[in-house]
Amino acid sequence: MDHAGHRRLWVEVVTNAVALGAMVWGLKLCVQYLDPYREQREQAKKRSAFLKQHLGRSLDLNEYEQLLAAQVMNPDHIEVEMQDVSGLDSIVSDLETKVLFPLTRPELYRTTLWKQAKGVLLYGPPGTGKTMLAKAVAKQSGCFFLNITVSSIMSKWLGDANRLVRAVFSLASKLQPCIIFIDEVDAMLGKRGASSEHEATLQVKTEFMQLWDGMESSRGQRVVVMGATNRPWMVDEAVLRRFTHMYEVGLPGKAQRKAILLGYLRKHAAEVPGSVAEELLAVEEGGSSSSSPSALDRIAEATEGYSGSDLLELSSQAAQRVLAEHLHELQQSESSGQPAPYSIRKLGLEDLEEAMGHVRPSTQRADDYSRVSSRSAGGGVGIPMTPQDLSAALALLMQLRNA
Ligand SMILES: Nc1ncnc2c1ncn2[C@@H]1O[C@H](COP(=O)(O)OP(=O)(O)OP(=O)(O)O)[C@@H](O)[C@H]1O
Repeated sequence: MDHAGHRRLWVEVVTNAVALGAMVWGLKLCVQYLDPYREQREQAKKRSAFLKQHLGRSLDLNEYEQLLAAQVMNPDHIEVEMQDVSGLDSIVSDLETKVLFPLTRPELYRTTLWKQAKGVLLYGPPGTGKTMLAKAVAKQSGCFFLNITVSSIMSKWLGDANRLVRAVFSLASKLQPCIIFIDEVDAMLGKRGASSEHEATLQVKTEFMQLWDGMESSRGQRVVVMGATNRPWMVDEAVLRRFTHMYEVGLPGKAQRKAILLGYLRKHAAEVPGSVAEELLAVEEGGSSSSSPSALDRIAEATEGYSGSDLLELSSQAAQRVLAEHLHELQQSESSGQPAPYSIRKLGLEDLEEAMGHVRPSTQRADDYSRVSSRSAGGGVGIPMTPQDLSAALALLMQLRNA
């Protein structure tokens, strides 16, 4: 072969190698692109390695269980405790006997009459502490917390939803003691028979109920299904029947609001000693009630309609106000060369009162929103809004908020 022939041969070899490399790389990209769960799978792998380490034994998880493992909370990592839940004492004590003790002392609950609750529904308006309560039960009983939402189950890939539902129960059984927590039960297990109901939704519901029944009939299973919803009337009747214990977690009354505020102020005072005025913390210690309302009574009285979540926001804004003032003073003293203020002032009644001007109850905000959106969208529920309608609605909403 002459010199030119050699060259041609080399060029051909190199070109083919490059083309082959590009093809392999392209194929790899395609495979990655076609796998809809790649990211979840990677996360789940890490989580299952963590679970293995935490439990001190190897958990043999199938691929669907691995996908769900990403939604499992280890009780050691749950930060909320039963004592953090304020103003819901009667529900807390009932949950202790019906759910918590059966999970921690299962040997006592294996008879016909002494049996554990297998289904608990918490229902009520948003932000009232339903999720918090379920997490606190998991924490206190040392249970894993498997958090299920409709989006984690309803896969767009046909057939996967049922496999994921089966994985919910098999994973919980492997992890037990375990709480299966379904957020927004109405979205996943809503009323049957609606004409818009998708076949897959119906199958998921049927499968879920069958597995739940199977779990109930096998004694000694330390698994409980807990659900939360803001729309209990939208939950399927057959599902509702399986929730043997239901608790309404409504908007807090005055005494509960006071307990929630006090809980957060005490927590802040414990985290930053001396940060809260005594008049806010010194309320009827030991149960003695004074004739005149305390400072906190006044705030509790004025916060009708506020949820626990709103009250947390109110306390937080009041505390931030003190911090912002302190930072401002520090900045000023730095620029003027004066010595910086030594201590931060205490959070007082006026901070809470001031914060009330900014934090309105979320129920009221929701009312404002529906009023505003119906005004700009022409009134009817379900009428699609244009981007112009939406920005007009938001402008109106801001006006109302600032009013
Ligand atoms: N009773 C309460 N005691 C103390 N904090 C509360 C209470 N209720 C609500 N909170 C605070 O509000 C936050 C939000 O509450 P949570 O998410 O539990 O409400 P939810 O009822 O599950 O709401 P949603 O229906 O919107 O999911 C909690 O993390 C907690 O900080």
